[in-house]
Amino acid sequence: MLSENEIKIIDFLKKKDNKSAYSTELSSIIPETAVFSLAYLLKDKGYVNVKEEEKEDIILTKEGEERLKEGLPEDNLMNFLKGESKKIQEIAKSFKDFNIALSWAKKKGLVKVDKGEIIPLKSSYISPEYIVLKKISSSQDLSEEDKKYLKELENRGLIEIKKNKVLLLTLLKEPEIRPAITYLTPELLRNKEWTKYELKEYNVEALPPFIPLGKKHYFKEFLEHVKDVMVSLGFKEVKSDFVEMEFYNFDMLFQAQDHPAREIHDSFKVDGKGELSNQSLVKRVKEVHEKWWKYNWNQEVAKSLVLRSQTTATTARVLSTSPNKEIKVFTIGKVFRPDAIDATHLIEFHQLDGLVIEENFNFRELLSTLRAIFSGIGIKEVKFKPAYFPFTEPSVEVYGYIQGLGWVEMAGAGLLRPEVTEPAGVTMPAGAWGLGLDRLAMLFLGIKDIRDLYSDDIEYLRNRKVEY
Ligand SMILES: N[C@@H](Cc1ccccc1)C(=O)O
Repeated sequence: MLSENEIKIIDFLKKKDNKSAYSTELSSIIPETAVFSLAYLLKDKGYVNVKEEEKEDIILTKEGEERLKEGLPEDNLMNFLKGESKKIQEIAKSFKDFNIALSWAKKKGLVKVDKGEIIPLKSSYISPEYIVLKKISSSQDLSEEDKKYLKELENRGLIEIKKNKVLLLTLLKEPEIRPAITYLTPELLRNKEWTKYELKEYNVEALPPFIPLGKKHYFKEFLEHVKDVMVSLGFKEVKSDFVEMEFYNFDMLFQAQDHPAREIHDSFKVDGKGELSNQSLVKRVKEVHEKWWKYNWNQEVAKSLVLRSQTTATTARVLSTSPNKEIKVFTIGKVFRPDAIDATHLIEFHQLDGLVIEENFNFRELLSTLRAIFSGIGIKEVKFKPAYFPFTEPSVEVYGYIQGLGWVEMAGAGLLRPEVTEPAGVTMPAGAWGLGLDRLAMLFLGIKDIRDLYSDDIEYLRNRKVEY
């Protein structure tokens, strides 16, 4: 395996014409202090050849810089004389570095001194040393001729020559590019194929992609939870349709056709008529209505269709089959009532209706059954208040205690009146109840607006926790 810096070096060498570079060049791509050790590492791994070389580094001293700017003293002297002889006394004082200039000029044979006079042997002059100095300062290559002057420039204190060890790296081979994999399989290990791959590191901090999983609507989840409670208490689920004949929604439940009792809640009318096939049942219902409510019962009204306003209609459907045996049934479903829609009212909502027909069933047992149901749903404290429903006697309203809210009305219940059971041919005592589920769900799930229970906002539903 090659480190990131090793790969950088190889890539650098790859781009070079002769596939080689000096260690000094590498300090632009990797830390200077690491260059040597990395070069030898790559050598050991067989990727590069390393040749040690001595490299001279020439730099101008401070004096060298000054002379470069001002010119060498002997050159300046020659330019000053411009080929004409001058008395030493005349210029000794005013000419800068006169002694140095004169001694170099003499040494180089540029002037002669005779009787206190300097006689120039050339009319103008630029030292080759000066040219070399200039080349060094602009890092131009020096010719062999130029190099002859280096010793002298060094002695004159104009340059410094440093000897450095440098490495010449030459690429010998390129690392093979292995395909990368992120996980090992038993097969790769067994047949040693894994050596052919580069194992990629895991980024354990990377977030996984968001994959929205399908899930049930949380209200549906709640309804199924309630259903589970009922089943666990030994109840069988029954169902009937949303479009119902008034006969089952009202008449069988002893709600008179011309009586305000019929309108304990409004209902949505549906066009058309249903069929009443069990005429003996119809006859007995008619009799009981006419006997006690004292009016002419009309079969046509009973055949009218409505969207069921209560799931007690399903209970009526069960009763209509004359189940003269012990049964425990329940239904959970939608009911419909005209209303002004707001945060706490909808025109469709859910009810749970239950029916128990049992030898020796009584009011006390009804209450304990209700306690068991509420307890199963999660409401441990319940209390009962006397109430009125056209189809039960005695009747109660059930209140449940919710932390932070207090007592909340949740259900209606009672023992079915003989006016309901007898026409159906049921002789055993029967208990029934109806429970609103929307409000309960709101309380449990902390929902302020009933409309949220029916939300189809994907974002909202995705983020909603479902506790059931
Ligand atoms: N159906 C009644 C509730 C109820 C059902 C069964 C018995 C008694 C009451 C309602 O909707 O309010």
